[in-house]
Amino acid sequence: MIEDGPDGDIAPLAAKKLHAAFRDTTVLHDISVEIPRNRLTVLVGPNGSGKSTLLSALSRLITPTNGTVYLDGKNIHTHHTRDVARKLGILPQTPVLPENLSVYDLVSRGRYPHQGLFKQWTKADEDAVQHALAITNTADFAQQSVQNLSGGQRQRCFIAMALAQETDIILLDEPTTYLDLRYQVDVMNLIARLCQDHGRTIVAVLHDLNFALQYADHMIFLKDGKIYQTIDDPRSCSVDLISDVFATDVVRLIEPVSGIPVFMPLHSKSADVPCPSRVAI
Ligand SMILES: Nc1ncnc2c1ncn2[C@@H]1O[C@H](COP(=O)(O)OP(=O)(O)OP(=O)(O)O)[C@@H](O)[C@H]1O
Repeated sequence: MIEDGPDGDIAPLAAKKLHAAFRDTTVLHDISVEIPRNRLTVLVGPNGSGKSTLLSALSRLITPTNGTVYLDGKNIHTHHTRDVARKLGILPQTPVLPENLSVYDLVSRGRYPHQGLFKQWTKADEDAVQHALAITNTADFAQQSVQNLSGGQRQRCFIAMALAQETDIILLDEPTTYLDLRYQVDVMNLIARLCQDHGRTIVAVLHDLNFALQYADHMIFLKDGKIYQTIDDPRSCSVDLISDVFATDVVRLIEPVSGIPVFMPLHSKSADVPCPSRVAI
């Protein structure tokens, strides 16, 4: 059991001195994090830095070689499987999809952890599915096959399935990958609403740094399997932080409406023009 935080609240999900390995290779080193309740936490870092592995460890999909993950203050490996599934849902990077599955049937799968021995379908199950379809704006195509939908619509259906599970904590691995700008905004607005209006605690891996900065309440930067830095205010994100984490020279601009920084990679097309590094505007 971990101790209460300074305000008496235990983080719904936390890790202490976590190490994880695949065969003999350690890919997470000494990770300690506390995921804040009802907030969007975003994991950011270069390819191979350990973001998906950390998400898997936080959801008990993999067992750490050392250290502990705490769900509601208790070692996650001591919870019953059904108990974990009622508290925490995870949407992996590339969910496997059976052929000809309707949206309704996909979303209904979120109810598995709530069903009894004889898998009776209750009013609570139906209400949860209808609610999830409504929040994600997917009710109109509930009877269509998931395979026939656009990438953005499909992604919203997967989020609906995670919502139907009615867990307080939702872990999302790259929920906006393959989506065009409009669908990325759609999905990010939905995720933000789930935290702000529906009391969910969400941890998402995002590759788009600027989306992450615009939406995150809490950011964890990973590099080489270690936590490089965590920040609560995206405005504090500096050129040095981004340049160091991604090993790329960047320019920092300010988005005028939110005042949140936007980072662009710096490159020179001509070898004769020196490329200024680490520029903040
Ligand atoms: N199943 C696995 N077996 C062996 N090694 C793995 C496995 N999964 C991940 N790794 C290794 O662990 C390291 C971290 O991978 P991980 O997928 O967590 O990184 P990531 O930050 O999510 O990367 P990306 O941004 O490319 O998705 C990488 O070196 C990767 O090769």
